[in-house]
Amino acid sequence: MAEAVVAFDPVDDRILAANAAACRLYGRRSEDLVGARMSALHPDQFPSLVVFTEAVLHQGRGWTRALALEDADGKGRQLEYLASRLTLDQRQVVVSLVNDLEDVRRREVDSEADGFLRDGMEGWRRVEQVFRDIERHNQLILGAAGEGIYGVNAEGKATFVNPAAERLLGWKAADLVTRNIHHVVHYAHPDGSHYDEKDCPIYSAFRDGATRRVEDDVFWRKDGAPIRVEYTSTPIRDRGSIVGAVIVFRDITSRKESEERLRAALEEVEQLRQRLELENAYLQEEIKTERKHHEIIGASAAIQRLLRQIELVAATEATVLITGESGTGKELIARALHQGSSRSHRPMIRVNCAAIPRELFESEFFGHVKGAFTGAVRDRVGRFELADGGTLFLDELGEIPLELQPKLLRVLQEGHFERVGEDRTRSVDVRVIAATNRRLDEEVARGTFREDLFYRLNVFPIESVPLRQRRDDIPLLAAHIVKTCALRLGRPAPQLTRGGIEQLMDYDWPGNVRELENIIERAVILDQGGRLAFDIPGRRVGLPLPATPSQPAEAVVTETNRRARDRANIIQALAACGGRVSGPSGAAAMLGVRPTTLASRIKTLGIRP
Ligand SMILES: Nc1ncnc2c1ncn2[C@@H]1O[C@H](COP(=O)(O)OP(=O)(O)OP(=O)(O)O)[C@@H](O)[C@H]1O
Repeated sequence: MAEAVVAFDPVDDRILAANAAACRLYGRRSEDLVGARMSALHPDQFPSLVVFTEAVLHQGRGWTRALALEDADGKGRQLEYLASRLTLDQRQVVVSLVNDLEDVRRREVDSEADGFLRDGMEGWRRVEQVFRDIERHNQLILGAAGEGIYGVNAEGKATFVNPAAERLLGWKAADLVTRNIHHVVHYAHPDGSHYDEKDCPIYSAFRDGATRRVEDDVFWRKDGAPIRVEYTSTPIRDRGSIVGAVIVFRDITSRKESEERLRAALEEVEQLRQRLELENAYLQEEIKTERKHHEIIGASAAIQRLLRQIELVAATEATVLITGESGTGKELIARALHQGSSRSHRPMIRVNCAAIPRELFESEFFGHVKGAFTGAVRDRVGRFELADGGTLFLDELGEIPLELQPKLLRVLQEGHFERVGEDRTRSVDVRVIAATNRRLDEEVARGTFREDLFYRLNVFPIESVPLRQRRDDIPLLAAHIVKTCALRLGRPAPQLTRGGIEQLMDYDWPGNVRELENIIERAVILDQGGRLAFDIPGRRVGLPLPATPSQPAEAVVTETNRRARDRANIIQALAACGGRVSGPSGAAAMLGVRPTTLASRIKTLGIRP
């Protein structure tokens, strides 16, 4: 046995046997022990030995800690005896285990520590389980989060990547973890330029410990496609020092797209509002100028040719250049062209180039932005933009300054322009009709008008013939003017006499139809219910002329004159009868001829009833 065991005869007080461990414990050799007296081992403790021995003999077993050994250095060593009674050869023998109490106590301490350790391990295992549960729980939360989440350590290396981040970035977490994530997903700015790590707010977060929130940035997916993101980078602290950051990001591509669509829509609404405002102001202005009529009156060959030309070109997108003296009806032609085009549902915007101060031309044509020049207190839409989808009528085209002509040419050719003070190029869809009373071909030759612009505008030239070259239109025009003027004044239309008409036909009309209008209007206003009296320059007629052409100058009538008068007379009658030939209220009855006669004359003279 490893333990010390001793057997002794209690009656003889003799040691019968002692094992090696007992010899070591007592510090004696076996031959010195066996046969020696038991009490000699504990010389001063005989009573205790007797009490112990008696107890064992009596009860068959017993123990004591009352016995001690004297060491060589004089220190006592407490022993513990655990004994049983045996009967050998009809003798009673005590066999006892002998323990050094010091060893026993050491074992107890060890065993206690062992117990503590065992209990501690148990507790630790429980704590570990709790942590494992928390960790699992956190993983579930990270997994369930809709936002992309990843962590980086203080070196900028990814430590974890949640499934949403994997999905958004197209990378597997395993491919990202331990890599410098800036180099993988955040290496370039939205415009593709290099994004240096040292400028990255995510990395700044764990350098200075401040949380960073970025509302619009780009992360790059594994397939190279950008995703627009907003993100927050929050530093992670461990016992006071920053050990990394956690980044929570969200894909905002569709949100930004709808925001941009909304912004564009609002911008468009604002532009439309401005345009409507201007259009409204413009139309109000138009109403104020009391546009009297838009109908082209006349039956002369020149007017018929003009109407055919209008019919031919109106529906096309061709630029038209109308030339002719002032007051011949150039604007009227432009309106007829616009009305006959597919753009007639939009307004025709007129720009009178003669009325624009030189320095304001560009702004008038193309608009400006607030602050572009002194006095530009708000954004302004130019006439080109205002006419978008419609027609732009450039009246008095010859007045456009030479330096603006290239810009005008560009918008005519490409439909592009910029507002004054703005870089953004805008596009318009405008049909241009221009008018001038100047000889542009001569100006081109003189170098005061650009040749390229002239040819670009002169795609389809229309000439507005002066009134003096189509005198036979005068009766029709006069009748029309009298009627509309009286209507405007709220009076019955005064009578136009033959003499009055002849008087009008005799004059040269340098101011053309506008002058005719003015003279007739004045006459209508001054009319006292009698015959109209025209105040024609150079003739100064104060009184109505007799109804018959009896002036000496007109005693001789040439064939051409007669035909012209005939024609004018028929036209006047037709005008007065609303184009009706036969019937009691027809022109034939008025002229006192048979309808068939009138019809044939109309045909011969080429009149369109
Ligand atoms: N054939 C016509 N029929 C009816 N009215 C006409 C005709 N021609 C011209 N007018 C009228 O004469 C006036 C002057 O015409 P308009 O303003 O079109 O001339 P314009 O050639 O454009 O003149 P300017 O060169 O001075 O601008 C207008 O009131 C117009 O309605």
